[in-house]
Amino acid sequence: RGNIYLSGAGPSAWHEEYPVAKGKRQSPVDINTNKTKFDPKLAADPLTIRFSDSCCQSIVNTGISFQVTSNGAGCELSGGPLDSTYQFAQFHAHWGAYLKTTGSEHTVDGVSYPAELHLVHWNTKYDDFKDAVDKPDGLAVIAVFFKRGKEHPGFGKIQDLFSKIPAKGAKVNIDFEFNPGLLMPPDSENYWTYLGSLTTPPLYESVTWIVMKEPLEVSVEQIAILRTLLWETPNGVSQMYNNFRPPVPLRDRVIRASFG
Ligand SMILES: NS(=O)(=O)c1ncc[nH]1
Ligand SMILES: [Zn+2]
Repeated sequence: RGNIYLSGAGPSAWHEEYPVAKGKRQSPVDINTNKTKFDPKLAADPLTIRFSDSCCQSIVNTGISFQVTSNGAGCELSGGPLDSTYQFAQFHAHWGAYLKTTGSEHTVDGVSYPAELHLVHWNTKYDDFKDAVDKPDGLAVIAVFFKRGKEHPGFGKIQDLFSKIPAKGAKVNIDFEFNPGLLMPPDSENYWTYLGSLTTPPLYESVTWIVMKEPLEVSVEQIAILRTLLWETPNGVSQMYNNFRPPVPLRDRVIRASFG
């Protein structure tokens, strides 16, 4: 199967093979801040995000992004909108093209960021990620917007590995300590949350989204380095970019805010 973003009509054609693409709880969505609803319960039971220095084992080129994988040891998420403990599984990102303003998947009042990081967790009431991935309460994903600004040395350590995973399936071990907590914005109290889906096929409607309001600053060069990853296209191997699904209709959902 080719490049899901570039083969055929891309995301707008995914429904042909995955009818759920037109489902009632799809992602990403536009976050219209005039329509979000402050929920004091979210602050009453604060979101607890726990990461450790030893939870990232390797990095792989998945053919549509980089992916830092974890055995989840000591990395768990609970509280806020979650009724269970979720264990960290992996992080990856989505980004746009050179000199474009698009790149993120979620948008805020119709505005895109140049990239969006996803930290994927699975509900430990299930046996493992594979068991959880298609359950309505199976996954919780923290989304962090990237904004152009000062360099982020921590993320730079991950980007230094990109040259070692030039092609789809390439994988290397991470032999240094990397705490994914470095990738959380300074203020991770303020977030939006709603029930949605995976943003890539099979688009399972299994994700409780937790979208951080505050973006993380990375340098303009670091945004460019994302595009040094390579992927297969109908015209051969080339730079990886525009690996994002545009927002889909919110339908009958309300996005809750943890802040007033
Ligand atoms: N982009 S996403 O975080 O919704 C995702 N994770 C796994 C597959 N797709
Ligand atoms: Zn993602």
